[in-house]
Amino acid sequence: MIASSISAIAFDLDGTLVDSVPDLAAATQATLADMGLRGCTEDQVRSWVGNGTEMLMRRALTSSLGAEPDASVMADAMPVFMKHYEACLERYSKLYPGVESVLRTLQQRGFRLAVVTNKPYRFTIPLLQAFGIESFFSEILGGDSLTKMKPDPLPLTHLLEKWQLQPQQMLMVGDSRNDVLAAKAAGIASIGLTYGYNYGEDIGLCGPDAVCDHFEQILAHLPPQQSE
Ligand SMILES: O=C(O)COP(=O)(O)O
Ligand SMILES: [Mg+2]
Repeated sequence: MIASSISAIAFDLDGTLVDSVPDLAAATQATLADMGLRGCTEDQVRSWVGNGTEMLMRRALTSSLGAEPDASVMADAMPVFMKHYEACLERYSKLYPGVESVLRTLQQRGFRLAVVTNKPYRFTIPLLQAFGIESFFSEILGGDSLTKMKPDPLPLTHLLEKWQLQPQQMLMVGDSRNDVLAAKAAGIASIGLTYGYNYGEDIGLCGPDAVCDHFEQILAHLPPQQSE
């Protein structure tokens, strides 16, 4: 068990709850095509996800152009990407196995649950709603909800303050080094999931407190009942 004192859990979204790369890739490919630029593969997009939508587009444009895009290219690309992604948000994306039942179990056990994602907030709510899991979360923070996103600890310290919790009472569950680094900087424990997107790297290397291959396995690291 990670800590018997855990009473709240912050979940990452992309690569943790939802396999969203198929739609992120479709929207990225459609954006590059609209701009008359060289396309990209889904595998490339998987390795570019993790630091929000703008960074995804910046990485895609850099790959396509062979150089960093300038500000005007970025300004042209972003609204095109937003339009495409909005249109296909959950078309090919899937909830990972066990997500709904584990969230239900954790809610029944009295844990307070949050989503802390780097995805823009305007996409986060409809995506959670599309998969019927929005109501499990009492707080939902997007990458643009606060002034800084993961790996900055701000979204997690914001939750600690809002919920009046000590760091040892919260856990972060995510697939990326950004989740683990944000958790470490906030002084909270973290579980790294191996099935998501971590720039093609082993999540264990950035030192989460535990590593799980399946979402269901997180239950084994938690107390049977939250202790508050
Ligand atoms: O949008 C991203 O780049 C990553 O989103 P996540 O923080 O939910 O993994
Ligand atoms: Mg993620």
